[in-house]
Amino acid sequence: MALRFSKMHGSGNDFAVIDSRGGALALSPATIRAMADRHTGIGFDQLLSVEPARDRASAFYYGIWNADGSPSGQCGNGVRCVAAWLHRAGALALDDTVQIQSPSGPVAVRVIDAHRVTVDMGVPIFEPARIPFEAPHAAKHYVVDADGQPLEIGAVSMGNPHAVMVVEDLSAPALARLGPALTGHPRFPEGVNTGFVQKLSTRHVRLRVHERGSGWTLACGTGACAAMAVLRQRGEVDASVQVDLPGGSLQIDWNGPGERLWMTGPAAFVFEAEWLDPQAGD
Ligand SMILES: N[C@@H](CCC[C@H](N)C(=O)O)C(=O)O
Repeated sequence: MALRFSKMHGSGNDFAVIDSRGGALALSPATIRAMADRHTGIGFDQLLSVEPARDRASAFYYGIWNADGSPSGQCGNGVRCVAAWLHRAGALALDDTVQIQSPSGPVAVRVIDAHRVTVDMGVPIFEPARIPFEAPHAAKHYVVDADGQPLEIGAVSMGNPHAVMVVEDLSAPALARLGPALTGHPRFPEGVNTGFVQKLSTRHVRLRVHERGSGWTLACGTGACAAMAVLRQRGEVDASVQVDLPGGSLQIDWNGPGERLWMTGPAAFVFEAEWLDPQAGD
């Protein structure tokens, strides 16, 4: 049996999107790892499925798996690609706002044009237990020991866990070690996506993300939202911020704690093909 997929990306964060509107997608972690391999497979940061809605308020459900086969609750660049995919499939009209459901809950998407999507990403969650992050109470700054030194981070969930660290220089060689060290830090019992953010002004930041389950990526949508949430909660940025990632830029809008956060950015099709070995890795 062959498995048809669309190869897509959002600012260089790349995906295989599978039409599972007939029923839930069930692939083993070993198969997903085989598909994600950049030499012998399709190559992607995440696998996304488009499935029937699981609640009455949503039009569709989407599943998310990292390149190592682990599931995730949310994917910001991925949800823009899912919306663009639905538009190309004729299931979502331009400018319509539609609720679709992720594993961590609903988001609302609006396809602005064939290449650009706005998403209501919901309310950022700072309570440590809900991230999950081991800390006695919510704070704007936490100190964690990693790579043999105390590091100051912010922590937030955008439907998936994020640690955000402000740095002076995004090209500092130490970040190559700090990314993996924080992503696997024991105070994040489910692992964490780690963002390093450099402030250029109160409306413009640069970001690199080491993703849980996928490693360094060219962009991370929820990472950009998390960087905004942490910096704005501290009063360090305005309500509208441009986030530059290695693969492109995202626009993030957020008024502050308790409010919903909006992300706008690109979604691109690359090609469509068939995965010919659905049992690979089993
Ligand atoms: N690329 C994503 C995030 C994907 C999931 C993440 N690696 C996790 O395990 O939570 C994005 O654009 O948000």
